[in-house]
Amino acid sequence: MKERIHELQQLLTRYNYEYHVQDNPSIPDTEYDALLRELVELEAEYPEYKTDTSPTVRVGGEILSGFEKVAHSSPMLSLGNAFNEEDLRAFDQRVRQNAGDVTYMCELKIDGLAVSLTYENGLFTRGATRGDGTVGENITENLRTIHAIPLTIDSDLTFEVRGEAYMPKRSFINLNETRAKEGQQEFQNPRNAAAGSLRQLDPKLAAARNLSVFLYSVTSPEALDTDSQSGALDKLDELGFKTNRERRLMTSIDEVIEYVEYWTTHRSELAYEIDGIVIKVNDLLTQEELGYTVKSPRWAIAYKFPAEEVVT
Ligand SMILES: NC(=O)c1cnc(N)c2cc(Br)sc12
Repeated sequence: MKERIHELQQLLTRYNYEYHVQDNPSIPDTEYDALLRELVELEAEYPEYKTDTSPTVRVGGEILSGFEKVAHSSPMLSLGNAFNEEDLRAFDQRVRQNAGDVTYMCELKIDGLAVSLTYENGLFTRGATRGDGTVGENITENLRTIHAIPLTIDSDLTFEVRGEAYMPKRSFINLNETRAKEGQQEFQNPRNAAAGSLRQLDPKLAAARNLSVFLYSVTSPEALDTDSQSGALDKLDELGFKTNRERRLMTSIDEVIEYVEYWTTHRSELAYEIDGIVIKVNDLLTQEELGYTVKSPRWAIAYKFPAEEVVT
């Protein structure tokens, strides 16, 4: 019986990864649900084999009375903004003046909630909100309910990975339809809905909100043995994290501007909301050389899309 339980735990972890991280399930939902039911029953019968990283324990037990404050290992920074082509060219000028020729990593700016995930010896041990950038709130139990967040990774690494938790557009529409039917206040946008979901003190409520996540940075790139942002993202993929596949390396600001123009008109086709494009110097050593201003990196900028005119 132990073998069957262990086999199911591994199978379901794999299927969960295919469905929630790769968006590419290899079995129908009905089969996944049947296997999950079998594992829940077996773990209830043989609790000694129920590990706290089993795919059945994503929704925690007790309802919290509040969130404890947690200090980040390093500040979660905000980005300087660019609003037009001129701002982007000025950013590029400043970078090239100080660092010479650079390659840029362009990534979609996800309109969600910044989160920090800590893994110790390959186990997900803590999740926190950005807070004021230095101190955030411990929302581990709620983040464990996000299926795109692995509870264990196939490595004994200890490091912190950061990203954006978000609510897909489809989940947002369904949630507001339900709230309207129940006479509850609808959420203004997916970002507020994601924030409201992660602020729930009862993990069961967060679990019902179908949140997802895109991860985009690590606090100790040396732990991942990489010297570039693109390398860090590829390593996160290898470790089983969900990253955004629309990222592109660019060798000129003209290419960056083309990419920004493309997503300005095509972002409505995405399954999630974005509010801009993040442009980063790709080489990590060059990032360190360029350093930081009081509140944000000199090696990155966030291009913000113009506010969409409300279609009345
Ligand atoms: N890919 C990225 O770096 C990224 C994506 N989406 C976001 N909302 C943010 C915010 C910061 Br700060 S970085 C970043």
